[in-house]
Amino acid sequence: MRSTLITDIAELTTVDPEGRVLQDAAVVVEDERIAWIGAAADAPDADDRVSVGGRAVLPGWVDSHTHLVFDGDRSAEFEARMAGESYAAGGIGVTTSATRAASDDRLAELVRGRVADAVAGGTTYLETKTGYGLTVAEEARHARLLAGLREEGLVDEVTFLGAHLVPPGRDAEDYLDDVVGPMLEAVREHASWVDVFCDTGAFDAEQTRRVLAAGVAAGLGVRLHGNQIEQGPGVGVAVEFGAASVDHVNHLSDADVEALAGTWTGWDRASATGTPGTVAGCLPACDLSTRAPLAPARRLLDAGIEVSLASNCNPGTSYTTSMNFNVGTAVLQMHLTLAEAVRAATLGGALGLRAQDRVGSLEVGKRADLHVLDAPAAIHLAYRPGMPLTHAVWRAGRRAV
Ligand SMILES: N=CN[C@@H](CCC(=O)O)C(=O)O
Ligand SMILES: [Zn+2]
Repeated sequence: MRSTLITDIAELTTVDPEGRVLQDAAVVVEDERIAWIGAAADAPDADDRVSVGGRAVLPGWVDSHTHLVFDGDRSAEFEARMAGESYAAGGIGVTTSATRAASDDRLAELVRGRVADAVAGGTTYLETKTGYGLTVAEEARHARLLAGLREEGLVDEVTFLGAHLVPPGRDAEDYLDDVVGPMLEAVREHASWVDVFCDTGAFDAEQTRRVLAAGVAAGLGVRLHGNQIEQGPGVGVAVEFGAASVDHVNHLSDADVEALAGTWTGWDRASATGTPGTVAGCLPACDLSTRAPLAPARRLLDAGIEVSLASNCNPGTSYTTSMNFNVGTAVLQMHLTLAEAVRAATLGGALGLRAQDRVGSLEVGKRADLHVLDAPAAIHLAYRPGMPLTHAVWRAGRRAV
């Protein structure tokens, strides 16, 4: 077992149950895990020693919502939106055509490039989805590709989103017969989550229930896209199914907030122990890119709901993997404190992926996923928005940046 002492940390944000932020700290990494955390002056000996030169260190970002398997360009759609058009689910069909036409090698290269960008920005644990294939053969091809990248340790969690859109020209019920039948059968060995875009222009509550029930029967965990375009049934169905996460949550009724809060009654937020409920996944870059009202992250936290921040990288509504941007925006525009935003982008995402025992905070025994900022304090993420603040990254104990 080889150990590395990472020292000269000016500020160490642990996101541990006490929310400790240590000054003049050090961390010892042994193989892929954290073996020790404390004051630099008390640090034990280790095989190797790395000084981060008085910089701030955080847990690596947990990006719990991305769509990285895509080809094609939708910048004209974005430009039209900036000129006043509204976002509509139908744009997914444009990406689907381009993605179907891409070879396996090209798609793999595109996803690898996007993952590399994410890691270069401090992301160390990443979920990504199918959903731009929308035929049995294509969804299976995308799920296989992602499972291969997961084997290589490039992505961490794979989600099946066959119910992203009814492909143009197909009848909805007929398409869903495919989704819950041969498509699910083809992807289930590659994915660990089932997801549905439950919203205006995509799938309604009954259709969503049908897909989720089939996914659960196939052994998959539940997550959902909901309440992005309008108030609707997404959050209610997510709660009904005990979803790990419902993402977007821009348009919420009081009953939606109450229902989400009701899922967290068995959870002790202060000690981060108990039975987690349904995380409210907030996607600030997506909200800005669609000119949607920002998800009410402040209100959700105040109601006792665990919130995540994720990039939602996709070509339609959020073409960025920058978690630094999302965290800065959450502080600047969603009125989260720095500590709340960092927790949402680390432990919040981990809870939304039910990976909180392994990642999402810097604690002894957890995966050694560390993000070193080129700054003495983490508040620089909001104080210097848009600046290249990621200095170094360790992913599972290995230097990645
Ligand atoms: N909302 C549904 N799916 C994606 C966008 C898909 C697209 O427009 O290509 C999202 O999370 O925003
Ligand atoms: Zn999405």
